Amino acid sequence: MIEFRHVAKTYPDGTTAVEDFSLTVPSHTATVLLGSSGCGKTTLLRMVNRMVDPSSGQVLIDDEDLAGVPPVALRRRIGYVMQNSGLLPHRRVIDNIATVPRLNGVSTRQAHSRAHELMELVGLDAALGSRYPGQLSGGQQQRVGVARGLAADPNILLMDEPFGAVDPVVRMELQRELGRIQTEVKKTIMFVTHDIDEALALGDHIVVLKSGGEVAQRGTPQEIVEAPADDFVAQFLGVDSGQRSLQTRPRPSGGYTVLDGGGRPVGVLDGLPADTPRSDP
Ligand SMILES: Nc1ncnc2c1ncn2[C@@H]1O[C@H](COP(=O)(O)OP(=O)(O)OP(=O)(O)O)[C@@H](O)[C@H]1O
Repeated sequence: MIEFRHVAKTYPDGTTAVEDFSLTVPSHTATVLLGSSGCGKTTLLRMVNRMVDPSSGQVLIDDEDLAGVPPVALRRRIGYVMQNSGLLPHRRVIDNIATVPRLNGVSTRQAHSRAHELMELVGLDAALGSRYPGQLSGGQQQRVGVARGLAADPNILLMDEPFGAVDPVVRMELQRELGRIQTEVKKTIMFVTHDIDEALALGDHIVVLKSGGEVAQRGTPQEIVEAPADDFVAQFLGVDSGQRSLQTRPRPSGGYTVLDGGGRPVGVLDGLPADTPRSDP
């Protein structure tokens, strides 16, 4: 369990990134911090591995105040996946994945064998292990980043817009893959994104942030879509603009086609509750 207790952060240049933030992240679940650029998401995430220390307040892991935990030791037991994968360009893929286990004293042979297991888990062909990061596609590099984050078998995985730099199709593929991995490994994940669809797809819990790390709403994806707390959240969801509205049309072969706000088909339904409004042609 990760706990933020009234944390604040003012950077040395006087910028206040977070004013007063409290949150409990339950173990073995994925919590998404969702908000627009500059609202303090990265600052909060980096407090967990002490890349940023709060100016006031506390961050605890399983009731231990991180202020007393040496940062280097902490980082070796917490996985961290960054937006641009953060791979070391001059090291082969296999060695990138094996970096932290090697630093933790695991033998090269064992670290490589673990790296191969992880490559399989994230859907990478074993043959790519001997390439350098620059010889991979963006999506493949992100997969390597995820494998590297998992390599030391950390209980906690921090993910900062890990799929931000890839195209939407690969992004969805990576989201699906991460969802699949999470059902298998059940880490405590903190995931930062400004993409509402990504948050809905991956979060067991979502925390919607306004600037200064102010919490606009927290809840399950269903709670947030069903009852946005205020106009800010509703706007973020695209509820008002119709982006998230769905319509149904009867299908000649029975049942209904579901269309999104732009009229594109997104699925089919066998039947509808009796009182559902329809948009029959
Ligand atoms: N090292 C720093 N020194 C000064 N100000 C900083 C520093 N890092 C971040 N900030 C400022 O703190 C605020 C929050 O930044 P942060 O990176 O946490 O936001 P974010 O929500 O992750 O944004 P993005 O999605 O753009 O990465 C911003 O105003 C940013 O400019």
